[in-house]
Amino acid sequence: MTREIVLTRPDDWHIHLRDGDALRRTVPDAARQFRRTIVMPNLVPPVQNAEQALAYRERILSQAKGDFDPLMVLYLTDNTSAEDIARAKAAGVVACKLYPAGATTNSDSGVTDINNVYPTLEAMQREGVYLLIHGEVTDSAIDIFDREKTFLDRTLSRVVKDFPSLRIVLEHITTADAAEFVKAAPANVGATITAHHLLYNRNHMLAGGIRPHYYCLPILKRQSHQQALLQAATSGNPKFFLGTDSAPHAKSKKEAACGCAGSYTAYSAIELYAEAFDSAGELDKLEGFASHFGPDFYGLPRNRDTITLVNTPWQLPAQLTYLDEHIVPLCAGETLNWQIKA
Ligand SMILES: NC(=O)N[C@@H](CC(=O)O)C(=O)O
Ligand SMILES: [Zn+2]
Ligand SMILES: [Zn+2]
Repeated sequence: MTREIVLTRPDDWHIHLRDGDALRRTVPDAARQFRRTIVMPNLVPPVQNAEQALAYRERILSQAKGDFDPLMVLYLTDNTSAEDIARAKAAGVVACKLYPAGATTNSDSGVTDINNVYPTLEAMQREGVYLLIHGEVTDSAIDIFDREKTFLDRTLSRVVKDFPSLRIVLEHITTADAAEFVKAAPANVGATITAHHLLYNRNHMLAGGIRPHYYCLPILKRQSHQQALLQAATSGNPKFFLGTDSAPHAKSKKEAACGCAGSYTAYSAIELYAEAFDSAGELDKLEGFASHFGPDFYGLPRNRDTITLVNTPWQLPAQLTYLDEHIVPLCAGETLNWQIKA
């Protein structure tokens, strides 16, 4: 029997669209399902001020049709000033992204010590600019599987206490610890969860061969963490909402001796989430997570139009064109049970 579900059109509260010719791939893929996207600023060089954010937004819109609405984010550095924040706010920038320097792809210009940005966080709190966080420590003495948990203990708990009215999103959470932290935190703290962290754990990446397309940061954790994330996403708790962290890297840079971190999910993101929610028997919780809780947290209206998902199996292509070569979407060549009805 064919099943269908109708959802308020979803939004993606964390995505990497990159720049230049890459936008021809990433923007239509995202716009196929999402209306708004929170666009990550980790370009080279990063998006650091209002002018750069507005110019980047125009380049994105030049590849978009319809009412696709990219929401812009500044990349925090040790030197981001209170004036940068005020000008960004006036230009419609919604958030700043904290990358601990060295934590992930294109984070070299990130923050070297959280104390360096305390005056900036003060300005953000005052202006109502959101703080989005890649929550991992970069301390080489800390095991890569523990870096998120250590960030909660060493940094985030302090920031939450010191800035009680700053709106904070802990991005792409990967552990039961992060889910618990966010649940217990005050209402100004939320989190995004990716489809791949709901569908996979580190066994998928490392058992029976190393699979580079599952390699992203924060890295996939053990199965009990995957289950805790699935529980949080399907709980109906409005602090947890959709953020794909779709991050394109050319096939040759992923399938390499030192492969890049990032998984490309934009091509079939909502279908991957449907797969995850269905596996937990919680498909009726998908709409809140994908379409309601994000705009509610950001104080924006929910979308008015809808998309329909139908359980007609389809096969993902082995690869997609990207720049001058290819990109391998997550689940390449595999069959998904849900698809957007044309
Ligand atoms: N998630 C990733 O593994 N990679 C992201 C950066 C990020 O979100 O940390 C990227 O820009 O490629
Ligand atoms: Zn990140
Ligand atoms: Zn990301």
